[in-house]
Amino acid sequence: MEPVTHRVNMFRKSVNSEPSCIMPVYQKEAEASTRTGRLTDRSHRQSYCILAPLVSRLIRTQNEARYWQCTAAPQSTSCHWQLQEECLELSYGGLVMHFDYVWLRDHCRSASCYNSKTNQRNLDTSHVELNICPANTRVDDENLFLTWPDGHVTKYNLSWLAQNSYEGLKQSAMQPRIIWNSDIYANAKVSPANWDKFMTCDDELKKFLRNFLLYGIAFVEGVPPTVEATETVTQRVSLIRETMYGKMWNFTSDFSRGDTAYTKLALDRHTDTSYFQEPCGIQVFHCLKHEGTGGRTLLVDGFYSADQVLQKTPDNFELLARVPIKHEYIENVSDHRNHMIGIGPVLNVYPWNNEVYMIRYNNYDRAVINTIPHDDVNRWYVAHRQLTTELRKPENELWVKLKPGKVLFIDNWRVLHGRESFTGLRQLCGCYLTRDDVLNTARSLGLQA
Ligand SMILES: C[N+](C)(C)CCCC[C@H](N)C(=O)O
Ligand SMILES: O=C(O)CCC(=O)C(=O)O
Ligand SMILES: [Fe+2]
Repeated sequence: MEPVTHRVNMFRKSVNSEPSCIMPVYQKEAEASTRTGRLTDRSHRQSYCILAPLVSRLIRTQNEARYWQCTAAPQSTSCHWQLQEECLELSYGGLVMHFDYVWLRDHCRSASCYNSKTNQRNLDTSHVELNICPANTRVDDENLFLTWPDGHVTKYNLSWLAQNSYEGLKQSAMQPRIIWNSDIYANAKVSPANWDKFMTCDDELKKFLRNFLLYGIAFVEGVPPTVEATETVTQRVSLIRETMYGKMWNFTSDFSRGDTAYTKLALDRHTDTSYFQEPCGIQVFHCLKHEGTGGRTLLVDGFYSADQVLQKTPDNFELLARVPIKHEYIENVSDHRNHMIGIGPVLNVYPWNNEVYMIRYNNYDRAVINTIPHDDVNRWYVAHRQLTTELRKPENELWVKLKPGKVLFIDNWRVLHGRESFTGLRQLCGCYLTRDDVLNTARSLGLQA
């Protein structure tokens, strides 16, 4: 039960710790074993119930998102904890979790440490002794009680601890998702939301957002083909993110702006506003008119391709996730003078589980590379080439023809878009949305986002 690394770590803190924390290892081990808690048969069952939310979350995550195949099913239903020199160790369902004592003191939810009306911390963390150890511990069926050296008592619900552990987070997805190629998306037969229902019924909005979160794209159909109705439909979801392109935009191939988007040329797959420090979270497209040929929209799940790179060549994935590059937008036409620079890696990942949360991919807007030391440059191009190869595989492409009435929401941190060249008059309107507010709406409807 006691991992060797922890025995080793026991000495680390001793250097600066208070006398009460320093003890020879034999005494330590004796102490540790007396402080080990095991639930009785009766409470075994209870602890399973207490901790059930964590377990079901892990299982659901595993079933819902192909990305998280590695999630382990719980092997045991017993709950077991141990107070070690450095931390509290809690085992449950095959998961061993560790809670540092400073962390435990910092996360005290007593009335004096935490304002549960505002969900804000009252405790001034800078006053917590960094070598703090509990002076006393007690456990009942559901809770752990720690008494700190100054006499303050903290009560932790064991299930709360289990749900807030690093190890639990590491095993679950921050954002459960289904990564797709064109077959997977087609077979999922995701139905579009309908304008009337979408505007009035929260369940319809929730269904729409669930699909959007899972696939990174979602459609609303039956929307009146006007800029105003497009604005109305987006405001049902979130706030609009105003940029130098305006709030709502409605553009044709008139080259009114210094960018290829304002031509009839084909555009290869890309994410927009890669040249912002925070690229726009969501892009909305509504084609109000097209009298001509071509002009289909291309959609590619960037997370699927990134996952292919991770599976096939982890070193390439690591380079794309670690090395920052620049994107730049320099516009110099009549009234429009803009210079934007965004710096960041192609793949933005959470370091604890390598989950990709944002892809920045725009070969048109990629700036001069001077952020990579010369001996990494070639390897970076190799990695970038592999990602490009994955993104360009025909089986990963979803082609749709946007028509008046059909509004497309694209997760611009995940799904790349492009377009076929076209002829004739084509009018596309839309906007960007602030990501935080989209996720806020989703959470307010009970979705994990
Ligand atoms: C959507 N709207 C036409 C307003 C802007 C287009 C921006 C195009 C730019 N190259 C980018 O990829 O960010
Ligand atoms: O014209 C289109 O379909 C999309 C152009 C584009 O990439 C954009 O506006 O961001
Ligand atoms: Fe674009």
